[in-house]
Amino acid sequence: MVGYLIDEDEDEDDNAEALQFDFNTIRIATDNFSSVNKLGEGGFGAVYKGRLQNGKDIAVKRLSTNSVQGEPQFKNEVRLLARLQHRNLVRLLGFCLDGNERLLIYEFVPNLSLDRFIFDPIKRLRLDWDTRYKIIGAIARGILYLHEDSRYRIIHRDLKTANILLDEEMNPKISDFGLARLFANDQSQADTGRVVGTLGYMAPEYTRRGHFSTKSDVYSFGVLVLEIISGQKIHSWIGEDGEDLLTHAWKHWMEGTALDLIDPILRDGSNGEMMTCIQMGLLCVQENVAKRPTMALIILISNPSSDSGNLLSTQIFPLAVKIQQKVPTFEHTMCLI
Ligand SMILES: Nc1ncnc2c1ncn2[C@@H]1O[C@H](COP(=O)(O)OP(=O)(O)OP(=O)(O)O)[C@@H](O)[C@H]1O
Repeated sequence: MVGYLIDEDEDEDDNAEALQFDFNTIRIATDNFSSVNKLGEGGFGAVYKGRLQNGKDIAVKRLSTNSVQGEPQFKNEVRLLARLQHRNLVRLLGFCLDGNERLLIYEFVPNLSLDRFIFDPIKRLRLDWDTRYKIIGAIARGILYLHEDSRYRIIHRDLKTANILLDEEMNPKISDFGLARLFANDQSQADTGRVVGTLGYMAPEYTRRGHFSTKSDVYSFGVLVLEIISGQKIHSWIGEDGEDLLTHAWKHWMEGTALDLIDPILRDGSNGEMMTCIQMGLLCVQENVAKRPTMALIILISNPSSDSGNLLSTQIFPLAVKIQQKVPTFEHTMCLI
């Protein structure tokens, strides 16, 4: 069973009313949801940039209303999500309910999403190895917080480079966490017929059977890591035989040429860190759910100052070789239920 645990001892400062924004305030802040302020549109609705009267920049997600939960549940969920605070999560500031309108108000994160950097021929140059390595560690910490360290257990279900926003200092912030729960059909259960996610990032057990868990987020994290270090999209067909990124990565690993996977512009980075990331990514995308590491283990592996990290990275090498499993390919993940 997956879900939030409501802490009965919460103080009342963060009650739903305190988080509620007036529709008119948001309308003015976004210049009546003008197309100039539109940042983009995702599966849950359009996102607008806005500025509050006190000068604070915000991002407003205007949810597609036909399937959003009723008012009490919606308020409850927003209240829970707003309590989640971590430097690697996009902060939810509040919400607005007005007739059919359901708006979510977030802190504005100025530097676009990670996909717009790593897959752009010019912008990718701003992300050297040290920056990418730090980004990977910070994303891992954000996910660990969602899975284990906050008061609620949250499974993101749609981790991907487009959902990682970057602040002025290129610190990553995970967006869209908990969103699936705001929609009426979601059952807060580990098995659901409604699959929310993005093909390529979703674990095989999720695409095939609708089964999600913290380990399905771990799978998506593994895909993210492999994309960040290779600069290749999960959907692209690469290598001599035109294989997908996961098959390509496994092939290089088995042939002992894992470092060839690394984006050529990153070659001056630390080989040790690169190997750690490759091993970590491959361990996460294993088809066998039980064999995937937890996010807590990932943090240990990726922490260069941790003795356990060094120990693990030496142990992980034979483990990953031993796996010798069938690599999940796109054909395996195409059967959406
Ligand atoms: N808090 C924010 N600050 C700045 N930009 C944001 C913020 N939230 C979203 N955006 C931008 O708005 C656009 C749309 O975001 P949204 O999360 O709705 O869509 P998506 O991630 O492309 O798709 P999906 O719904 O599948 O996750 C993205 O380009 C994103 O960069």
